[in-house]
Amino acid sequence: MEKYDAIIIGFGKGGKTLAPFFAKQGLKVAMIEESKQMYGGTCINIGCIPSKSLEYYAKKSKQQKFQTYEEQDRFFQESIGKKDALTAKLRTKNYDNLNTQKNIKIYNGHASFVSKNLIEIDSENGRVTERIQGDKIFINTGALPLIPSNICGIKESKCIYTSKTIMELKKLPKTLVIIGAGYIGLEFASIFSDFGSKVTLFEASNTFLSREDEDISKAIYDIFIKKGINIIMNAKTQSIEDNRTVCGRSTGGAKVTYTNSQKESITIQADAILVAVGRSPNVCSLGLENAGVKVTKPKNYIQVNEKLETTTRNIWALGDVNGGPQHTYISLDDYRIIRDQLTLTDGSTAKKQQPITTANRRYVPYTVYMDPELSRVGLTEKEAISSGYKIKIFKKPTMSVPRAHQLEELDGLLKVIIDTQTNLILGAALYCVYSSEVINIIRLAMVTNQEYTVLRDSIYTHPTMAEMLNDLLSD
Ligand SMILES: Cc1cc2nc3c(=O)[nH]c(=O)nc-3n(C[C@H](O)[C@H](O)[C@H](O)COP(=O)(O)OP(=O)(O)OC[C@H]3O[C@@H](n4cnc5c(N)ncnc54)[C@H](O)[C@@H]3O)c2cc1C
Ligand SMILES: NC(=O)c1ccc[n+]([C@@H]2O[C@H](COP(=O)([O-])OP(=O)(O)OC[C@H]3O[C@@H](n4cnc5c(N)ncnc54)[C@H](O)[C@@H]3O)[C@@H](O)[C@H]2O)c1
Repeated sequence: MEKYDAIIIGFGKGGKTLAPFFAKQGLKVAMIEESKQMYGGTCINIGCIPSKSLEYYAKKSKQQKFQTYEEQDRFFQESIGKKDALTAKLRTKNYDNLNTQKNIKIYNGHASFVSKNLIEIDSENGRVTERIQGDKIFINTGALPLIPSNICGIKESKCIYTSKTIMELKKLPKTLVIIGAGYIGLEFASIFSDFGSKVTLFEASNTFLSREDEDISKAIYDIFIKKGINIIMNAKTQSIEDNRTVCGRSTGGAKVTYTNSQKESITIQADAILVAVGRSPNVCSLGLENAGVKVTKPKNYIQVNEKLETTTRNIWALGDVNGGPQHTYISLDDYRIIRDQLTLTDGSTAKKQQPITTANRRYVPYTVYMDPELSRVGLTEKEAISSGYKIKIFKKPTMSVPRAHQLEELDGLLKVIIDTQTNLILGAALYCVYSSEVINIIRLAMVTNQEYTVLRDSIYTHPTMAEMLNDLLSD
């Protein structure tokens, strides 16, 4: 039986970064990935990169102002093809990155624990099994889409899609219902609306984007309405029934029945239905109980401490599976947490800084990639007030920025919240083109405790969206 210093289960962002780090230290590493289509993990194959690629082409499609569905559909199909070419290229690159390193062996198969240091790998549908042993084991198995069990017909319907399968569509749906107005729901509503689908967005709660301030969520709501997206709040999906076959031919699509705020039961038609109600940890058939690795209840995330150690010594969990924020850059930061503690323990590198842990991780930013993008960091205005801060708000419309005029991207709202006692930035919400870039400048000022005046008085190249900080932060 092969023995390894480190076994990594799952080719996610954290794991694929950890593998070469160990290999460079001369350790023998096994990387186990169950799907050949997933080398590189969710982000590059079925998550961030393909969805952002489609967002890019959807925007181009909108700019083309196609007159017919046939033109829109042709452009959509070409976009899916280009997205597939991009993910294939990145998958190969990711595989080669690890496969070319002499200390790393990649196994293709489903991994499960036999005991705390023994892993079984099932490949070719369980026809071949192999066991390997590891001193240290890292679980990086990601998350899977949640499919609600309380919607009648959801399992049987052929019109149900997840974020993965909707990006494999061969035809642009004329009508699309999206269940869930979270990250995925909002991004895909924007994408498919820009490609030309008629989108209806169902949100079960009574507040649109409740984690944002009302002025920001209202600005987003208004722009979605302007795009022609139908938003139904308090929508409780009751049933999904595929349309019947007529004279031996399927009419396609399905009837979606939901209740609204007034408890009325309404039925609409949809060519496709995207379920986007969250993602749950992928602990399927991992045999965690054989290794004494505990999960949290009721959501089944792998239980970890601030160093990402599980309840079993020498087993760690990183990425979506451990219940932290579900972003690629958090999986990468999880890698840093493990790197820091194992570098320190092994004494191979002298470290001067305090090791990174989840306890000292601050100001996790995020971007929702719709058109325009919403990027956020730190506290909202309502959170700052309820935390007892005395605050000053700087707020301006996106159209106050010269670059926005040049780009013809005038929609949106910019907002920064300042602590008046310290002049430090408490938070920011940028709803504008390229906000995904500018938010990182604001975060850097926050983590390095810069007063907001540093950003206000900084020299920015022109014309850029970043130079908004000169004017936005001026009284
Ligand atoms: C549509 C969509 C868009 C997104 N957009 C963004 C975005 O713009 N920005 C952002 O930061 N985040 C985004 N995310 C979230 C981001 O993709 C995830 O947070 C991130 O990819 C999680 O990475 P991970 O390291 O946890 O593992 P993953 O990348 O999920 O990798 C886990 C791997 O483990 C494998 N695996 C699972 N079980 C086993 C087993 N038992 N044996 C062997 N292999 C196994 C899986 O096949 C998979 O390849 C998006 C997600 C989705 C779905
Ligand atoms: N840009 C990014 O960083 C990015 C993009 C996509 C996904 N992600 C990650 O993927 C994860 C999953 O995204 P998601 O959008 O699926 O989940 P989410 O948790 O962000 O949003 C789910 C939404 O669905 C609603 N909902 C739940 N049940 C419902 C029901 N039965 N009917 C109608 N609405 C219902 C919830 O109220 C919520 O608004 C996120 O946590 C995010 O971290 C990140």
